[in-house]
Amino acid sequence: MTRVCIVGAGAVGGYVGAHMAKAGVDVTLVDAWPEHVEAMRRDGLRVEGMDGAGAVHTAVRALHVGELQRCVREQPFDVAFIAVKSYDTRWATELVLPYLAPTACLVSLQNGIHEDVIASVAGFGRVLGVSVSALAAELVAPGRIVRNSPLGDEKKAGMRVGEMHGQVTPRAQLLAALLAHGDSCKLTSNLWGERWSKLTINAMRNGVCALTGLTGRQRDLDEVARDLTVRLGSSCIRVGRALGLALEPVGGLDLEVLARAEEDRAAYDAITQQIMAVAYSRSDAQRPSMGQDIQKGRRTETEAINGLVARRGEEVGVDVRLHRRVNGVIGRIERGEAVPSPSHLAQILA
Ligand SMILES: NC(=O)C1=CN([C@@H]2O[C@H](COP(=O)(O)OP(=O)(O)OC[C@H]3O[C@@H](n4cnc5c(N)ncnc54)[C@H](OP(=O)(O)O)[C@@H]3O)[C@@H](O)[C@H]2O)C=CC1
Ligand SMILES: CC(C)(CO)C(=O)C(=O)O
Repeated sequence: MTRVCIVGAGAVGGYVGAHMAKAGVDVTLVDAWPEHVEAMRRDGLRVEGMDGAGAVHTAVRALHVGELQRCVREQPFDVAFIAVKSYDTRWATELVLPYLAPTACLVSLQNGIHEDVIASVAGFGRVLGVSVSALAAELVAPGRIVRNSPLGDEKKAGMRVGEMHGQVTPRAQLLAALLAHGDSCKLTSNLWGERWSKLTINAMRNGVCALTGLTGRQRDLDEVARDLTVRLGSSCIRVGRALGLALEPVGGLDLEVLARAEEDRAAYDAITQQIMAVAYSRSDAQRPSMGQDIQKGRRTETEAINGLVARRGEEVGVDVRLHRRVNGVIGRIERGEAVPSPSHLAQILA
């Protein structure tokens, strides 16, 4: 049987791991938060779903990061999913590497783009990536995850897994089958297009909620916050295209229209309508992961999201000043020099 290790049992790693465990997969969850590990061992891992979607409560095997060394006495893992925050990618990869079989692969379930870091530690040939496209979740308490988004479906796959070289391989098919225990999962031959499309969604939404303190629903219903999301999304797509990427449909938005929205009033109105069409059906409990981080006083992934778009945009000559400003304000909030507030919006948009 395939042995799976998930490093990072937060909202995403825990969600995927709970569904695999429930389905009988041999999965080990590794996390750094002691109370969470204790709760998972004692009470199992509970996922509550939006209208029941994706709910599960199951016993899981949970190890603290300091306990992974025990696995030296076991069969090595065949698959390691990396589901820690962006800034923890390198050490998480180094942590799990000694416990992997020679043929094992490593798979990022993260936002941003981290395959290069994982490959620099583990080797290019071992790395695949997953765009977690339809899951919005939060680790609300030790051992308890809430899913705040509907499941994906055949048309809008909840997860998209692919090789870095784009070919369809047996191991990519195996990963798709494992992930399908938690949500619909498709195999993609365009991992980099998927990655940039998901980055667009995150670059539009995560930073705006983090710096304003708004939930996802409040952000979309607020005219100024929504205006900033549209402008961030539009420039992010232009960067992706300038990098030569073919973007994939994600987040229920027409990316063609979004790309034109900063310069074309009709496109701006059309994308606003698309955002508003789903705004009222959003759970008001949903905050993008960076909004959750700010609420919890934790570090955000801003450098891996708006920071990444700004760095790549500067290389290809696209105007990314809004991404730079969002990244700058979040940096000030993280350092305690500012507090989250919608009042930052006017200064960013000026
Ligand atoms: N949440 C979502 O809806 C989605 C997230 N992603 C991406 O998945 C990756 C993992 O993020 P995500 O699963 O959201 O991360 P979480 O914040 O849920 O968990 C990450 C880690 O943070 C620590 N942690 C979280 N909450 C607390 C707390 N209250 N007290 C102490 N420690 C805590 C834990 O370990 P530690 O102490 O080691 O940090 C945990 O393993 C990121 O790249 C993210 O962008 C992708 C799609 C959707
Ligand atoms: C749910 C979603 C898409 C919100 O932007 C996300 O990826 C996150 O919270 O990090």
